[in-house]
Amino acid sequence: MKTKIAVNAASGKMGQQVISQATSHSQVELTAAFCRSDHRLLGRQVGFNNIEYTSDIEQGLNQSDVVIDFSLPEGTMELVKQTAKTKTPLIIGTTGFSDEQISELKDAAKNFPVLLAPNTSIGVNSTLALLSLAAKMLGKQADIEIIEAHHKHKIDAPSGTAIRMGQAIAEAMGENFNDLKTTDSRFEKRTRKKGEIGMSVIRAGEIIGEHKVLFALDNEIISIEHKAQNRHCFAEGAVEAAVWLAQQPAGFYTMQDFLANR
Ligand SMILES: NC(=O)C1=CN([C@@H]2O[C@H](COP(=O)(O)OP(=O)(O)OC[C@H]3O[C@@H](n4cnc5c(N)ncnc54)[C@H](OP(=O)(O)O)[C@@H]3O)[C@@H](O)[C@H]2O)C=CC1
Ligand SMILES: O=C(O)C1=N[C@H](C(=O)O)C[C@H](O)C1
Repeated sequence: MKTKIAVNAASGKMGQQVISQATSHSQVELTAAFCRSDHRLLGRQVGFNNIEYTSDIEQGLNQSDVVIDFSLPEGTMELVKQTAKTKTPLIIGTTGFSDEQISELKDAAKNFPVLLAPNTSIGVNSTLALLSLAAKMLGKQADIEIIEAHHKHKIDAPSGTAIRMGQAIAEAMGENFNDLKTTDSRFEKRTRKKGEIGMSVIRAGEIIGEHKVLFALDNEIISIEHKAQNRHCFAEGAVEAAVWLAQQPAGFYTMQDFLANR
């Protein structure tokens, strides 16, 4: 049977990409596409599909097995109020949440399945495993710098992926990322602190999403890099994860749970 998928923030760059992926997937049916109540798309047909953009989230969720959200933190937190009522499994690709918002999402996940993924591409999630290995082997001697580049429209910084990479590195070293990260030190007059994980951010043009991690030793540098060539990789991973999440019990999941158990 096909998995019925609803798309939140359907007007966005990722919303549109997920719609395109869902409608071309043989095991998926697009059942709802949500946009804000004042949006120019409201009531318009979604591509050549037999549905219209709607702001009636509750009705759309009732017709769907799972919902995919790439919006802004406020949009996600609004959506969660609705999924808490309908118990609809929720894939969250949105980034930029505060610690309090993440706690709220974890609380909500006690009653229905929630998968939070700052990056839904299979490539980035494989890169996390490479970073853990490098961190275990080199983390204590190397200077570690995470460099990310994105388009000029992006609001949050550092990216959700860069933070996730830092967490994976710190965890592999038996450390807490919050104790090691430095995001603004390059504007201070000081030398590098031993053990810090530096975060560098570029916002320019239409860069889709690039992440590079340097493990710099005194005489050599190891560099692990991922470059998204287009947004298809994010949409593809999100839709595959949604098909999986629709079958899971209530709980808080990551892409690692999906990839390890699919
Ligand atoms: N996990 C991953 O792999 C990826 C994550 N992302 C993340 O996904 C998010 C969206 O990215 P992108 O599609 O590029 O951004 P866009 O700016 O293109 O789209 C944002 C969408 O969110 C909607 N929105 C914003 N605020 C609200 C709100 N309060 N209530 C309801 N809807 C809202 C917008 O609606 P409107 O048109 O009405 O303004 C729009 O549809 C970002 O957080 C980004 O970091 C992006 C790519 C990959
Ligand atoms: O805003 C984006 O575009 C992206 N955001 C995600 C993030 O913050 O990590 C993932 C991807 O790199 C694109």
